[in-house]
Formats: sequence, C-alpha cells, structure tokens
Amino acid sequence: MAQYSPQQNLQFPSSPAPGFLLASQRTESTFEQIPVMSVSYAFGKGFMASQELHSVLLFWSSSVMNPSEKLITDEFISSYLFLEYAMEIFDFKDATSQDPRARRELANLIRDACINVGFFYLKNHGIPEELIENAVEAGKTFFALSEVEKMKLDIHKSPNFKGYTPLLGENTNVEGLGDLHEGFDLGWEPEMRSSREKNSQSTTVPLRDDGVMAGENVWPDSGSLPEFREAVLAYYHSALRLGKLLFPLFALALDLPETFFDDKTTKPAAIMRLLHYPPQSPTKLDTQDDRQIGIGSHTDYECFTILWQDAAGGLQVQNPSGKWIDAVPIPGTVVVNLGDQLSRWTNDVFKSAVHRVINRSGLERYSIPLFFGSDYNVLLEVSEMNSSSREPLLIWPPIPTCVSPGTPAKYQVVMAGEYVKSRLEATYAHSAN
Ligand SMILES: O=C(O)CCC(=O)C(=O)O
Ligand SMILES: [Fe+2]
Repeated sequence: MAQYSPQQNLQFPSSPAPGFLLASQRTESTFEQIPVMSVSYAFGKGFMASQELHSVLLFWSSSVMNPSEKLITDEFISSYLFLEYAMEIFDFKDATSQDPRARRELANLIRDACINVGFFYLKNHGIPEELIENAVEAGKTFFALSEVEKMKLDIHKSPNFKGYTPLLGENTNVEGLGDLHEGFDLGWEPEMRSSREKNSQSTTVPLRDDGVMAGENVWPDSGSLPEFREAVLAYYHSALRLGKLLFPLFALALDLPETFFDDKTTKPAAIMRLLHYPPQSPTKLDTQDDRQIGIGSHTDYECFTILWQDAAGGLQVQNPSGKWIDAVPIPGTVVVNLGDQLSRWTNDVFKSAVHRVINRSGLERYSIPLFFGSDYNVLLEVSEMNSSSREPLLIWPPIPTCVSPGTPAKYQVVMAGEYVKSRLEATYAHSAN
C-alpha cells in the first residue's frame, strides 16, 4: 500500500481528541483542531485536504493513524475523500470575470465537485441578502396561516404542481411514510415591476410554453399577504440569474463551448419551493426508523438545485460509502447540488448526490430550493448517438463529450418536461385524491 509523507516543514501535532479532525491549511505548517461535525465549515474556511498530500495533511484521531509515523495510508485517503470534496466553497465572483482563465479555473473546481460529489457551496453568489430575508419572511408569514387558508392553494388542485403541500403531503423517498415539511411551489412568471402590477389583485400573467409542465402559479390572496408575491418573485428572479450564470461553467467543466447550453435554456425549468420543517422530536427519532423525516433521502430531478438554507441545519449528503455527512449552513453561501437530469445527460460523468433533511435543531427550519433544468420542450442538437439522423430531434441526448465508443450512452433519450413530470407525479402520488 502506498504511503504519503507530509511536507518537510510541517509541525506535526499530537493526536487530536476523539471526534476531532486536525487540519492544516495548504499554505501553513500549523494545525487546527476541528470538531468532526463542522468539518464542512473548516473546509469552507479554506482548509484543504486533497490528493496533494505532500503539502496538505488531515487526520482524525489516533485510531485512524499513528501520528508519530507521520504517514497517511491509501485506506485513510479513500475513507475521507468525499468529505474533502463535498464541502468546498467556491467564490462565484470569477463566473463573470473578463479573464477566460479565471472562468476556466472556477469551472475546473466545479468539475471536480460534480464528478466526485455533486454538491458544493457558492459564496459571492449575487443574490442580495435583503431579497433572501424578504422571501424567507414572506414564507414564514404564509406558513403561519391557518391550514384551511393554506389548503385553498392545495397543490393537487393546480395544473402541474403549483401551490401548497401540507405536512406529510409529499413522500420523497418511496420507502418513507411522508415528509415532515410543508411547502409552497411556484414556477416561472415575470418579475413584478410596476406599482400597478404590485397592487393588482389579479394573478393573470403571460403563460410560457412549458409543454407538458405548463401551468400557472397560484398565490395567496394579496389582501391577507400583501407583500408575499412580490418578495417571492424578487428572490426567484435573482436566483434564476445565478442559475443562468452557472450553465456556461457547467459547459466549460464538460469541455464544451461556454455557450453550449444557451439554446437549451431559453425558458429553463425553474421550480422554486418555500419549505418549512417543524422541529423533529429527538426522542421520536431515537425510537423510530428514519422513514419519517424532514425530507426522505432522494436525488433531485432537474439539472441542478440552488438551495438557500437557514441556520437550523439538518441537510445531509450521502457519501459513496453510505455515510451521511452534514451539509452545515454557512452564512453568505448557497448550496448547489446536481440533479438527475444532468447526471443522465452527462452519462453519469456528473453525480447527482443523494441527500435528506432531519431537523434535530429544536427550531423551525426554513429553506428555499430552486430546481433548475433545461427548457422542458426543446430542439436539442443531434448527439453522436443520433448522428445517423438528419432531423433535429425533440429529445434529450447525452452530452457529446460524455459518450465514446468505450463508454456508450447508458440511458434512453427522454424529453426533459416528461421526465420531470413523471418524477413529480411519483413524489405526490401518495397524497393524491
Ligand atoms: O430543505 C433542504 O435543505 C433540502 C430540500 C430538498 O432536498 C428538496 O426540496 O429537494
Ligand atoms: Fe432535494
């Protein structure tokens, strides 16, 4: 088994206390002791533990290795590789840099995260704090309405999954017993700009051609919640702008031209949810299996999700060995996780990470995921797989850089809208009727 020596000038400390990690920053020769549960935060602060173990070192308690030997084994590396990648924070300011090398560097980081984990944090993401606060406050006020009032917007009454889902109304993991969260779902509609629009009671907006996923949003009566719609849409459009900036980076990360996704995301799928997770009783959790938790273990359906979460915590990502790793809230960041559309589209080169939420905080938890996909119904380029056809196809072929004679396409072609719709139908099936 290969062994790696740390860099020469590293001051090797004594063994950390059980449950603590010792980590050294790439450029430093001293160590800090970090509680294991907040390791993601440590990495977010810039601690690195990568394959470049000559300069970087990370270890956990003397049970893992003998620090006096100053050696790290392959076994150790493979058991922690996921943590190392999972919890990286990328600075999004380079996404709009004029310097192509800066964009390329950011895309390379994203590429690593997408291949290994399917999960990363972004700072300097461009969504103003004020819009976040307003949307979260709007959500809190909505969820505080009576059940009767909220059920007027029952998601089952709307075309294509818009509106309110009560506690246990969803069952994200088919083996679960219903999710311990309530939600409010909306899709694309224009931002409210004029004061006339803002004061209007009407919910009529121009409809977009979203194929099988077409359907208007539903909104609470503006008399009872005057600021709600405006606040929610302001956040929505800001997050949408972030999503649109991510696609060129994913394209670069896949060795494609930055514009590759442009004509496939002219009216991109963008379902947003306001979520509320009541605290889950810890005693109940001890005695119960995990079939009724905040949101059951699942992968998302679209290309990627932009998730804002409050400080309560509870989001967890599963690593390749099946362990649940906390994706702790990090102020000033959003989480981006890949969904099944992108992993299918990339022939599994990019991973969609299995995740779940258990709200053990004792607090009400609020989060806002926005699921970003390709246009629901789009003429895509003919891929290598379909190169025998002269016709452009209404299909969803694998991305050309992800298929080759040695790695043929794994998945059947499918239209984006139909795929998303079928996944949503399965999630809500248990509370239909
Ligand atoms: O609330 C969260 O942190 C995650 C929500 C989620 O995974 C989802 O809605 O798909
Ligand atoms: Fe999710």
